[in-house]
Amino acid sequence: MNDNTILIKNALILSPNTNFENKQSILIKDNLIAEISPDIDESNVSKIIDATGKILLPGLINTHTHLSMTLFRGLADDLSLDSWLNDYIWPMEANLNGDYCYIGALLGAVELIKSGTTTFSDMYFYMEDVARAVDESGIRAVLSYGMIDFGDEDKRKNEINENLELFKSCEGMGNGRIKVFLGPHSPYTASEELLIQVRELADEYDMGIHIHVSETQKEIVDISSEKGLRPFEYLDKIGFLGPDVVAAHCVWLSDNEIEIIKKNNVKISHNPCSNMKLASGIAPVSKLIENDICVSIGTDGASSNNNLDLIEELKTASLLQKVSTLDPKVLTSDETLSMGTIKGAETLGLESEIGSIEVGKKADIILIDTNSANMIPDSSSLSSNIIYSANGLNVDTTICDGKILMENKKLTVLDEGEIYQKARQAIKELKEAI
Ligand SMILES: CSC[C@H]1O[C@@H](n2cnc3c(O)ncnc32)[C@H](O)[C@@H]1O
Ligand SMILES: [Zn+2]
Repeated sequence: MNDNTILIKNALILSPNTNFENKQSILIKDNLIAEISPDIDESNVSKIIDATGKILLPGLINTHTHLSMTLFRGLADDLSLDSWLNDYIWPMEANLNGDYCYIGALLGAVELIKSGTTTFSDMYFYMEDVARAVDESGIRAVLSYGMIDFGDEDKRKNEINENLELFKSCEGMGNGRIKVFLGPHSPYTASEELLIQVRELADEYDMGIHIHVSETQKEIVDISSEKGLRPFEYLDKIGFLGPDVVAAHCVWLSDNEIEIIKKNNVKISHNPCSNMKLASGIAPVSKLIENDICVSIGTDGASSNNNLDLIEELKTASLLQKVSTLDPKVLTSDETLSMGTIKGAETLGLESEIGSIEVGKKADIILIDTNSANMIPDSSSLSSNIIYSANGLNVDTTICDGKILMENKKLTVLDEGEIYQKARQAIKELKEAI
């Protein structure tokens, strides 16, 4: 008997760029996919999962969120980004502490695991506490401390220091499941000096950069009047852009900015539900993809979405492009699936490790149950079934880094009852503090 081996048998595999014929077995050894074949000897494995009636996919990848914001779900709805942030969210965030962010992150981790996301990229405060929640939950994460200086030099030093401390204490934690990026919040909250320093640090420490860019028309007007340039023109001029930059939102882009994004190989995290809910606009995703730009998917935080269901987000992305271009052929189910898997991995610089079902890749795997009314009849296209018919509630099993985090819809590592109770208490206290 081999310890730490899992055999998943009778699986219909849906993975970007590979067509698997018929049912396959997958052997997981420790944290890696060791073998994929129609028939694998099951006599020496420590655990067998029969995936009959289930679709097997790579774990989904959410490239832009603020996990602890689950605590603010439903507390500030039906607002523009400007009012949402200035009048509600930032005043509430002033009362946060590490314990609140930890429990908010655990609540978010429960939601991610239950809906099939195994990797997320986060930008927030008290990130050591978020890292603790990630470590305990078994999920994979790219964490960045959200830096805002509004031009204040002392604040800038403090923010940079916080992000570097996070890097030193958390990079590689949890058997390498945690990576740390730099997180300047946006071109309208981070000064030019901060952005230039971030670029220097990214080069020095080989760290990625996570930033919000071109989310609203107000941002375009404000940056244009302050800098005389549109956001991506300004970021290009100061030398900030590069293939290690993940820009969330990117709703309002001129043709010249699309050229700049392409030239610098910037990665885009598209957040359709948040953009629709805050009435920010519709990102030109199909045009970006036509230009061979890497576009992945993010939910943004649970306060502007209001959930973290990536399958729902992918469907929304596809339908929104169809209706905005009046072309039903854009963002097919296959293309959309790749945004939630291999493009997500590419966005985070993890494409050699995750994002597809391949021997040698990390065993980040989910199973979706087809024995559910919304999944019948079995479609001839598995990607159609997943993108257009399924939702997070159809996820049956979630494995990350070779460890089972949910099986038969039951969490195996986290205690969801305890987390719900602690999260409700934290929300009560935060509401009382307003
Ligand atoms: C400095 S930590 C991150 C910071 O970002 C805020 N935030 C959440 N969603 C958005 C969004 O869509 N655009 C801009 N800022 C956002 C979050 O509340 C934190 O303050
Ligand atoms: Zn955001």
